[in-house]
Amino acid sequence: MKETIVIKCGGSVLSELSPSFFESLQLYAQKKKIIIVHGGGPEIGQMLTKLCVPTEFVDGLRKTTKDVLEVAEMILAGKVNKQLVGILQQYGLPAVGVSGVDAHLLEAAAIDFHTLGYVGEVKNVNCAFLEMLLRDGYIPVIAPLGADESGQTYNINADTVAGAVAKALNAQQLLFVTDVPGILQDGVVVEQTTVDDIERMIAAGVITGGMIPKVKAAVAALSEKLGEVMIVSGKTPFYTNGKLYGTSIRKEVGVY
Ligand SMILES: Nc1ncnc2c1ncn2[C@@H]1O[C@H](COP(=O)(O)OP(=O)(O)O)[C@@H](O)[C@H]1O
Ligand SMILES: CC(=O)N[C@@H](CCC(=O)OP(=O)(O)O)C(=O)O
Repeated sequence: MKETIVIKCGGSVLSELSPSFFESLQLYAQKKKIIIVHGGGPEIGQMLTKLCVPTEFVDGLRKTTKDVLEVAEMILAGKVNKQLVGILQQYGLPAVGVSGVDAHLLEAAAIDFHTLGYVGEVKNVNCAFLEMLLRDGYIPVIAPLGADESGQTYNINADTVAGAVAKALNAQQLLFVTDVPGILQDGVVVEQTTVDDIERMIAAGVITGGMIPKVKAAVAALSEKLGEVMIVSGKTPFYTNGKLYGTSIRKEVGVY
């Protein structure tokens, strides 16, 4: 049976994804069931600036007012999702774009309405819907939005969504594709790290901003089935000769 891999494409790198990235995906698609979760933070930011809507981040999460939520929905589900599906199709990859609101894919609730507004956390993933698409040979491409029982929608960090989907589906692999070649310390890629190291790097200010939700999502997704999460660059080939290049995150050193 084909293994399942969840790949999160960061907004930081979406417009710069190299042909080698899509070629890596083509190779993966022959051997694995692929689910893509995309971000779009920089594009949301640009549109908010154009519309003069103020925006601010708390530990890498965008504080989301009603106005910000409207723009996030427009950019994530309307623009970025459809553009990415279009490119994947050009490479012959059978992509289907959905947001977490479709088919109750991501049931969400506010993390802390007072501090973050309409920023959601994932309460449930509609695995049956994703499995149906995968069974029919499609690559689901998910925009990071969700809704609660009342139909209220939420802006969810895309790293959080990728981690939650990987966990819910019992995926064998989780990849964060971003604009840096992994976690950097003093300008050098940390090739292997652990949950404890990550906590130390956050406390020491080595890991900041958008890297915080990424490593937190990675740590939360680690399980018996998912022993390793990778952070890789979308600007360079990250998969050659069967090997992934970037930062490998495990629970403990040597634990598989
Ligand atoms: N220790 C670190 N190593 C690498 N990147 C880091 C680190 N700490 C903070 N960052 C920042 O995290 C960014 C990646 O997160 P983000 O901008 O949210 O990307 P994405 O859109 O791919 O999720 C990097 O471009 C970098 O500016
Ligand atoms: C709550 C929250 O922060 N939502 C993110 C959703 C997009 C995202 O996560 O995009 P990246 O992967 O490019 O960072 C935002 O509004 O920017």
